[in-house]
Amino acid sequence: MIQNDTIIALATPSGAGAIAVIRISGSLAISLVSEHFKSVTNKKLKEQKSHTIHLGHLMDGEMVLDEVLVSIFKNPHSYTGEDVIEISCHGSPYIQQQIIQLFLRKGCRMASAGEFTMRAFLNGKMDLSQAEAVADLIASDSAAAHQIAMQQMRGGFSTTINDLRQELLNFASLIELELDFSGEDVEFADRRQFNLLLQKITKVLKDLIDSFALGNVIKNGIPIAIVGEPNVGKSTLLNAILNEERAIVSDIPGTTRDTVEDQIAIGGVNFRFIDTAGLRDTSDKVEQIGIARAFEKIEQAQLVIYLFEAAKNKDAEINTLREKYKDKNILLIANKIDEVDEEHIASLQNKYAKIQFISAKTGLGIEDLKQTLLSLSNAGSLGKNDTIVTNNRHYDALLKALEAIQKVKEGMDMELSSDLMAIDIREALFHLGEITGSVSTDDLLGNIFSNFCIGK
Ligand SMILES: Nc1nc2c(c(=O)[nH]1)N(C=O)[C@@H](CNc1ccc(C(=O)N[C@@H](CCC(=O)O)C(=O)O)cc1)CN2
Ligand SMILES: Nc1nc2c(ncn2[C@@H]2O[C@H](COP(=O)(O)OP(=O)(O)OP(=O)(O)O)[C@@H](O)[C@H]2O)c(=O)[nH]1
Ligand SMILES: [Mg+2]
Repeated sequence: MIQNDTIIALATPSGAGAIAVIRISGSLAISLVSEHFKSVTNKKLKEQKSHTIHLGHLMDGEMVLDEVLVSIFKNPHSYTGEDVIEISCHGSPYIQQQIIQLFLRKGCRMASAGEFTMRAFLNGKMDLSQAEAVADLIASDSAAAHQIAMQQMRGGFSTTINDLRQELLNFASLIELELDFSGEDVEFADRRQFNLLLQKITKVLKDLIDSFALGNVIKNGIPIAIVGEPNVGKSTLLNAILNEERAIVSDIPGTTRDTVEDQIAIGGVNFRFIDTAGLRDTSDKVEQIGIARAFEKIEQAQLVIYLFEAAKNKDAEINTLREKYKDKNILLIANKIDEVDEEHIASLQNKYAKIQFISAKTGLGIEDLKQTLLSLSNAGSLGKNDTIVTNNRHYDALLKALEAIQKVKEGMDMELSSDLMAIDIREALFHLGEITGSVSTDDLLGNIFSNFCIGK
């Protein structure tokens, strides 16, 4: 599919910089820039080979706009698959604007958000999930998020989905062939083999769907709620982890009213720590609201830190909390160990298998705690080639594909006629195709690419 207009945009961030890159893509790109480029070698840009770079002056009539480097990419060998020119100019906003305006006057159009990448997709340079990974890659702010996006951009996810889709397609054709012979008792598709394929697809889809929970927390930061009674040192702990005076600390019980959240990367994984109001019975209205929020945060958290003072016996409270949140991963942490002796610590250790000991105030045990959190999150153990789903749209399509596959399976078990099974198979094929973009609509594409930045 060839877009007939030529688009231009600043590829580097707006504002002043050492160098700015302006990108032009489309059929006019090379001839337009060639007309305004005076190379130091005097050779016409049009006559240069693809993937070469040239020094010269960019001219608007007799006026020199800037001394620039121009890179040339000839279709189909470019990022977008079209003719592409990149101009590296001096990074003043004035020069950037002068150059862009020159080419807008000469027939280019401003690119919309994500339009270069959309063209790359439309020209078959990448599939939809790879294009989406480009946006994720730009947004990634931790090693883990970066790794997932990179893996998706290289096509790991697409390959898995396409392979499944191809195998399913082969069977769909055989089943549909049976339709042509309806009335005659023929079976082209080997039911036993088909059953195995369905099992395999179900497993792959389920694994991908399960990976979404992990993918999501990696993208948004693993939420960890810090809860406990007033004055046990929750806010001190938050500050110690962040290494910053983020929350107010005081010896007055009930200091923290609202929740306080912040993110930090540990071992390349983003965590979001949530300090909460101390849990107690209170008649103070505002404090009650804060405590209700603390309980909400427990619900949302992937991991809950229950903090208490090492010197105090909290067996009853710990039991109550564990009873109330049976499905939650609750990590017990005894604080203020600077106030107790070794013997006391040993007795707590005996009582609670996985307890951690810290002094939030002195920083003792904080590094160990971070390592424990990293290993509990199991995001640190992310394999290089693991495919992790992070995108809501993919998750939704995977769920629908799985649902359709399960219907096919039920149909098989009930020895349903081929025509009914064919409908469910088509449905599964459709949803798998949605992920890679082998089936897509203009609305969908518009929606996806409009979330990109301009110039990408
Ligand atoms: N200056 C610049 N840097 C950039 C990009 C860019 O567009 N321009 N990229 C944009 O995201 C990324 C690199 N991605 C790219 C992917 C493909 C091609 C390309 O020209 N592909 C051709 C030819 C490959 C060859 O033979 O060397 C092709 O696929 O046919 C260029 C950049 C990151 N850095
Ligand atoms: N000795 C000692 N004191 C600590 C330690 N950690 C915190 N404190 C003190 O305990 C008091 C309460 O600390 P905060 O961090 O405000 O406690 P909190 O749990 O956030 O309290 P609320 O916000 O009221 O629920 C402060 O005076 C801290 O200095 C510690 O490890 N050892
Ligand atoms: Mg507090």
